[in-house]
Amino acid sequence: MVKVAILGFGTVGSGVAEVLTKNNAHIEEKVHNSVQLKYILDVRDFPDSPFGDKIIHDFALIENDPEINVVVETIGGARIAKEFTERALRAGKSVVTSNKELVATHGYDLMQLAKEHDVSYLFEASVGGGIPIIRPLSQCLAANELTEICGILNGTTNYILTRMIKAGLSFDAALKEAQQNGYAEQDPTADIEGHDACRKICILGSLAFGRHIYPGQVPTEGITRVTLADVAYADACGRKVKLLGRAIRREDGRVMAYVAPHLVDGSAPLASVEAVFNAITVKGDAIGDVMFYGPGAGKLPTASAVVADVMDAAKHLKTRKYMSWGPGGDDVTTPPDGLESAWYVRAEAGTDAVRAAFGEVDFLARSGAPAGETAFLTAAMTRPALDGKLAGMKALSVIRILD
Ligand SMILES: NC(=O)C1=CN([C@@H]2O[C@H](COP(=O)(O)OP(=O)(O)OC[C@H]3O[C@@H](n4cnc5c(N)ncnc54)[C@H](OP(=O)(O)O)[C@@H]3O)[C@@H](O)[C@H]2O)C=CC1
Ligand SMILES: N[C@@H](CC=O)C(=O)O
Repeated sequence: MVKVAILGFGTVGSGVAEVLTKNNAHIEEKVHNSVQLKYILDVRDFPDSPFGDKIIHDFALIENDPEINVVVETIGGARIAKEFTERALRAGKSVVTSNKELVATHGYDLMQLAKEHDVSYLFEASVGGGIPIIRPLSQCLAANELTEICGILNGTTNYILTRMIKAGLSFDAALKEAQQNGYAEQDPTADIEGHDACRKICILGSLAFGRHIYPGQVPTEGITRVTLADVAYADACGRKVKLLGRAIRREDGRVMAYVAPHLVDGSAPLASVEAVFNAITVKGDAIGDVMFYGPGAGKLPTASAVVADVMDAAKHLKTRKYMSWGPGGDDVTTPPDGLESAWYVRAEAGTDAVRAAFGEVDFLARSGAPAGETAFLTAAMTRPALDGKLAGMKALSVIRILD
């Protein structure tokens, strides 16, 4: 018999309780064991919930209960969630989480702790919501030398951009919808400023390239500066604005990882990824390009990935199932300054000034553009070279074009 405790009965935690219960017969058949939800830890009571009788408020009950084999951490953040995760692992319980902040900031240490205590620390739901990506990267693609990961990693921002593009909604109205749907983080700044995508590319890059990449090593820009004007200019040149996380392994072994909005060609697969969906492309020397696609946030899609980890942990109670990568360090990453690409620029400048700085460029047009606004696409160059040419011009938007 496998007994499970959930920490945090919010969007994801309540989805986990629902899937574990609704699909219990099927889950037990696959695990070849009985899998039962025993406790749910939360700060509040939920008297109207069908799981109300399982709610407890004292983590020590879980920690000291020898019947509990698997703890699901869906509280979020890197404070109390870290403490509870460490205590659960030290108490010999496997831990399953959807908490990318915790994995991205302390994943290496927590995996080491799990190893010391011969238990599993699993986090399939920490990237891409319901999309299988952690296991494919660590197992199915393990034979490859991986060179690049690039993807739409945040459901909230992709939802916002889609609603701005397709329905002409304002940024704030689109964000409100995403929050109502349960996609956004408790503090949605993490979504819209790119920190959530940053945490996810850290996890993917660490798995793919073998050393811990910390969020502080990844230059990150969100979508708060993307305007409807940019969306219209992107449309005028057959492109879509997408927030991408990228991690590229250079020949010297260093990883160039960053998060930023990009203009993506309308015919590219990433351009058609809409609403809360995420997509992640991985380049390997044997497989070439492979893409993973699916719902990137939300109660049940995320619970699907969490419960699959619970089942995996339940099947490996005696033969620890572990994920691993090596320690981080200053030698792991390098800034993306050397990465050349074409750029989209919107500036308060005349076309003559633009030509003088850049030579021939592709100028773009949109209806309702104010006098003095010029938008154009440059030739391929690095960001420092671009900044040099933009000196003396008032740039309103600068967005990298994905080649
Ligand atoms: N929502 C999504 O689509 C996805 C979320 N995630 C990740 O999953 C995790 C959970 O997210 P989500 O479910 O959306 O978050 P929620 O805020 O909906 O749920 C968190 C729950 O934990 C409770 N909680 C807070 N502090 C404590 C505590 N000290 N002890 C016990 N319970 C506590 C909260 O209570 P209260 O509300 O009273 O604060 C809340 O019920 C996060 O790490 C998030 O990044 C991952 C993939 C998708
Ligand atoms: N806030 C996140 C939730 C899933 O990871 C997102 O919008 O992608």
